[in-house]
Amino acid sequence: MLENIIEEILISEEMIQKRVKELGKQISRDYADKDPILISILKGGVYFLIDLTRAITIPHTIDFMVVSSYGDSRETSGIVRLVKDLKEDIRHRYVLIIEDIIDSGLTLDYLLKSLQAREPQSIEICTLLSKPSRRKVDLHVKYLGYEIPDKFVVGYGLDYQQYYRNLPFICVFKSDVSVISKQ
Ligand SMILES: O=P(O)(O)OC[C@H]1O[C@H](OP(=O)(O)OP(=O)(O)O)[C@H](O)[C@@H]1O
Ligand code: HPA
Repeated sequence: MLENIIEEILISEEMIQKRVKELGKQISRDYADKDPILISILKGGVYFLIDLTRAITIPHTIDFMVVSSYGDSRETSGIVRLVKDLKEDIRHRYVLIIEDIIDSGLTLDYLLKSLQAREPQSIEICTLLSKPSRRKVDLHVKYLGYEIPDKFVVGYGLDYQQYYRNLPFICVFKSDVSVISKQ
C-alpha cells in the first residue's frame, strides 16, 4: 500500500508536467539552430528526458550514460563510477545534461569533468529537482524544475532500492521504511 511508504506528495503530476513544458519551451528558444545533444543519466533521468524531449520543438539528439554512486542506499557513496559511456561524439556539440535530481552534486561534478575533456562547444545542466542544502560541490545549473528540501524522495524516475520510479508524482519517502512494499 502506497500510504505505508509515502509521507507526503511534494510535487504533483500536474506540476511536473507543467514545469517540463516550460523548460522545453525555454530550451527550444535558447538552443534554436544549435542542434543540441541531450544526455540523460540512467536510470533515474530517463523519465524526465522522455517528457522533456517531446516538449522541445527544435531539432536535437539524445544519448545515454550510466553512472553509479548510490547503490541501493539513501546516501551517496561519494564514489562515482562510469558504467556505460555515450555512443555519440560530443566534440563541438552543444551539450545539455538531463538529470532527475542534484543532491550532493558529486555525480554531476564527475560527469562534467569527464565530458569537458571531450571538448564540447558548450555544456549545461538541466535538472528537474535540486536539494541545495545537501550540496558538497558548487555547480552552475542553467535549467531547474524545482528546489526541494533535504528529504529522500521517490517517484518520476527516483527510486528506493530500484522501486517506485513509476510513480507519476514526487513524494517524500517515509524515513522508517526499510522493506519494499509492493504497490
Ligand atoms: O548529486 P548526487 O548526490 O550525486 O545525487 C544525484 C544522483 O543520484 C541519483 O542516481 P543514482 O546513483 O541513485 O542512480 P539511478 O539514477 O539509477 O537511480 C540521481 O539520478 C543522480 O544521478
Ligand atoms: O532523494 C533522493 N531519492 C532518490 N534518489 C536520490 N539520489 C539522490 N537523492 C535522491
